[in-house]
Amino acid sequence: MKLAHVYLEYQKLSLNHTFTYDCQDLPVERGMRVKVPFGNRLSVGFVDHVEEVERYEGRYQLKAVYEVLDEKPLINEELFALAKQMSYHYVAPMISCFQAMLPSKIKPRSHKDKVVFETWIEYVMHKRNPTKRQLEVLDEMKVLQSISKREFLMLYKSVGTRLIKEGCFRELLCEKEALLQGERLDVKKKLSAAQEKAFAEIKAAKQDVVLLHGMTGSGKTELYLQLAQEVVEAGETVLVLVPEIALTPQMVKRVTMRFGADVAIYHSGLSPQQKYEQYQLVAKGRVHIVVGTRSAVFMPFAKLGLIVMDEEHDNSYKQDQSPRYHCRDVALWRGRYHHCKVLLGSATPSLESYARAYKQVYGLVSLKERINKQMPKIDLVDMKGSMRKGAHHLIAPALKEAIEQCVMRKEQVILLLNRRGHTPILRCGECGEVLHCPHCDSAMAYHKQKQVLKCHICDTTTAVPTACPNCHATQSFEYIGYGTQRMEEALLSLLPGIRVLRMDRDTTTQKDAHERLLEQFENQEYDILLGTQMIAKGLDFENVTLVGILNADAGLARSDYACVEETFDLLYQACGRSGRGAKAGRVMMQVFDTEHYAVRCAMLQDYEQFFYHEMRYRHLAGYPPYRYLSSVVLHHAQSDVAREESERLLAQFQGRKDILFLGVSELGKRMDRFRFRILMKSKDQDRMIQLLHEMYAYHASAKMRTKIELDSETVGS
Ligand SMILES: Nc1ncnc2c1ncn2[C@@H]1O[C@H](COP(=O)(O)OP(=O)(O)OP(=O)(O)O)[C@@H](O)[C@H]1O
Ligand SMILES: [Zn+2]
Repeated sequence: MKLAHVYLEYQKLSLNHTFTYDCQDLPVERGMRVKVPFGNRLSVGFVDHVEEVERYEGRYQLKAVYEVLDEKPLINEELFALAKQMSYHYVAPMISCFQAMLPSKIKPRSHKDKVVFETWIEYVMHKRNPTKRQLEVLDEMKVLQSISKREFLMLYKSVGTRLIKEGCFRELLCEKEALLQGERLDVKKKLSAAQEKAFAEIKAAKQDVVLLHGMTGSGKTELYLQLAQEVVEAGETVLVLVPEIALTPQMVKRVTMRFGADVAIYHSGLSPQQKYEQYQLVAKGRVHIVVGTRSAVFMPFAKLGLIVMDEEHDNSYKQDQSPRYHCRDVALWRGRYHHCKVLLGSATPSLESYARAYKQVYGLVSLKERINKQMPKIDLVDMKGSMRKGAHHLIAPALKEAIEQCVMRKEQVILLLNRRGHTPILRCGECGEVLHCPHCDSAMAYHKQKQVLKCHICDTTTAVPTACPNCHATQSFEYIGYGTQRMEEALLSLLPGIRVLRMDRDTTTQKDAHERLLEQFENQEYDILLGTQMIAKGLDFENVTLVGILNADAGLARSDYACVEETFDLLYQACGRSGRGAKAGRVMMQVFDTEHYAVRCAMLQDYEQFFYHEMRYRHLAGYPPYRYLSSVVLHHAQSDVAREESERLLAQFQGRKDILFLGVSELGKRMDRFRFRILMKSKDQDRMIQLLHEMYAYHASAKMRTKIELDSETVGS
């Protein structure tokens, strides 16, 4: 008889094993989805393997597969092996790894999402006595054989309709496919001498992983494109990863201008159907280049010839739910599997990657100069001083004047304020009460346009109360701090007539919003682009000659170890947006702590100095990349339960050899759950991961009431 061993759709580590079903006479293969009875309902499962046996000898009564959902396997052997590795390394169930790999339409999970079908036209025969145009169409279709009706009618219009009527073509129902569009409008640029050298070094590097450490505006993207071209010409595929959706429009534009319709695009801004269609382009081998964000790293490539990871230092590459994978690690894994080069690019490499390059584990190639050979002039504006003098405490006079002059010259400004919303805090002037989210330990931010308070953790939205909930005073709220919305208002009143474009999570919720906004700015419909971190990196506008960074050192106030590196990266990258074209650029950073080394190194645009300084600190404090850091978070609706169980878990494992436990710390309430965390450090990653598996098993066997979240590579705490 034939048995299918199936992972079920539930994301629980305790169900991280296969269940066996009878699949006699069904066309089931490894890597397909099936519907199977489980308990008293039907669940979706993912077939791990199929086995022929004489008879079934399991403990339970054997049930039969109810339905096979796919005609072909969705996951190949490479991705199976990757899922297994991820499941172990990130302490996550296999099923959640498969789910992370597949677009939502075909995730092994019960949902109503259906793949959309569309009509296709297939060539049947020529007709007698065709007109000249009809003959052309028939000849073309005879070569092409089949094409979607949409595209067919777009190409052949009424002649096509007529020929369908006359029986020359037949209509069939097929899965809807993405139309491949895009003309090659751009040709290779002539590489500068520095780019030429870097190009040769990357190709000659003996290591398969190469870190391209290139100044902002040094022409890294042109190198990616030219390296990609060689790979594509050899018939292999290239994956280009970008950290976040705000950066995809520019990269997609540059790649499609060069490679035309040979490109698939994959990011979270696409609808599920579009994602599925782009995924199928890769699965069917119709394109040679994929540009995408984090999850594009799981595309079903037949033969990868190159992986490029742009802005490799960016935190958006880390997924913050189970499986908590880092896109870079998956990219490196896939690079090894395909024996292809992985090129990590950044102006501010992560300490971890730079340290590996330093030790020659990775190749290191540098581009030390901008293409336009000029750096912007960078100044610090000491806000302590300007506050004492009673100046406007949002925008220092020097920055205001620089903006005015820049706009007068018809040049453009980027202003970075890494905080969205209108006012971060509303506080009662009578009793000092701060308005908090009812579900989280976080202040509610005021969003003026919609006249609501919003929690930036759980997105809970409420009306602004008329009276203080604590002392019942009316009209007593003080608005404290500035978000991008309030800054926009302030700019408009401070600089009348100025055209401000705001870009943050609130203005980019609509589909294609990033693309539209960036295009408007590029067409110079606005003078100032004001936004959060999403505008600080990667963007290339040649008319921007002034960058202002407001509250530049705010990020340093966080308590976790990674905030210094993050702040340095943000400031350094933001400086890099100014003066990228022919005109000279300027940067003004408004800071309170002018002496902090993250601020100073960013001002001097000195990555190496920052690297040595920060690495010394990490070494002394025993943080990554010198030690691995893992965490276990337990949460429960009752604070006592979460605390007590965390302490119990800690007591059970504390004292393990080679592992340093940093105790239990309270993380506060999030979405009505009280969270407590155990942090652990070790030099030995295998031992640490083994321990996490044991902690998980103990949590389950001790029947703890809390939910458990494990992160084998914790960043930033
Ligand atoms: N060889 C070249 N000849 C002429 N112009 C070039 C060449 N290479 C790159 N450029 C131009 O120089 C500008 C900066 O290049 P690019 O955007 O690739 O820099 P980058 O290194 O990716 O910067 P960042 O790290 O800031 O994203 C772009 O406008 C690009 O078109
Ligand atoms: Zn909340």
